[in-house]
Amino acid sequence: MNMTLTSPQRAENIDGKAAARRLLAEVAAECRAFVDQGHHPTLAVVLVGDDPASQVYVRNKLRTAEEVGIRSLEYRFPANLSESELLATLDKLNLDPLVNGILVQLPLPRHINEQAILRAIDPLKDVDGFHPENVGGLVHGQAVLTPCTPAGCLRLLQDYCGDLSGKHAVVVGRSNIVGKPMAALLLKAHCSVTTLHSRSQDAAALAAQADILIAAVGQPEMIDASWIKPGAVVIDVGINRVTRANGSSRLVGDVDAASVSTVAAALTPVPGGVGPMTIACLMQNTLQATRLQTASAVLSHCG
Ligand SMILES: Nc1nc2c(c(=O)[nH]1)N[C@@H](CN(C=O)c1ccc(C(=O)N[C@@H](CCC(=O)O)C(=O)O)cc1)CN2
Repeated sequence: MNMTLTSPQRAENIDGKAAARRLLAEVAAECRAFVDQGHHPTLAVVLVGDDPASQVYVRNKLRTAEEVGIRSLEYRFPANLSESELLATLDKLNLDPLVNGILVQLPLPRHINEQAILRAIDPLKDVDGFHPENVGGLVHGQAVLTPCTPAGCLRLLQDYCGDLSGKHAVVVGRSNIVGKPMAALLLKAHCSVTTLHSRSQDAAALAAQADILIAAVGQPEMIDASWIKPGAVVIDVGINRVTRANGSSRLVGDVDAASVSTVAAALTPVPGGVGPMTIACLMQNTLQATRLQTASAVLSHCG
């Protein structure tokens, strides 16, 4: 019997780092134009507490802002900061005409009401797109500031697939910062969208009907080949730090990459996929906020 062993199909790697570099080059060029006109785009980053992962992400944001020419202001507070003190800081940043974008790194300490904080940021400076006004605008298909991770995922999909019209997309996960806005963005891109609760009984069977799968469930390596239609495109939003038997730790996504890459057409790596695009889209949002504010300043000056 002639057994020709062929290696299983390997999914193409969707390079988030390269895509982020392309977007950041566009942002840096537009930022230089703003500076030449006398407007230096400025991003205020607020970190409360000492969560190690949050410190990494804030460091990445500040470093990238400097790289593209965005001025960054860093506000670090101890974990015992009161909600009222944080609100007072946001009031000052909202009123500061030199500050174009404001973000509060999540999660916040448990004693602080996250929704109250997110609602306190001026929607025009809300570069995370988490304010209810921006969420509502997104659902209504308006051009508003959009959460960075879903925006980055959409850009990766459009780079790889082109027009998404008519594609069936499944989003596994329903968080306010990824799952829900991701579904809204895919609807706006004319996809048919199914949002799944990861623990529903038929989740894997439903997911395996999709052309596109977005894994944003927060469970390390949960999504395996049984969730994937052969030839589907998979975007792994997960960022989970797991510890090996020898005590060392590594980052994995929500997708079992070894399993899924034997059936998927393409897959984003973790790290090096969605994460860098999150940062790049934050920079793009900061320029969009600057654009909106300088335009409204000109209009109000003209009366
Ligand atoms: N205010 C916000 N808080 C949080 C957000 C957000 O969009 N706004 N999203 C996540 C964390 N996040 C951004 O803050 C984020 C996560 C991961 C990365 C990233 O660059 N990941 C790298 C690996 C980084 C590492 O070495 O750990 C990668 O995937 O290649 C950027 C931003 C929750 N909080």
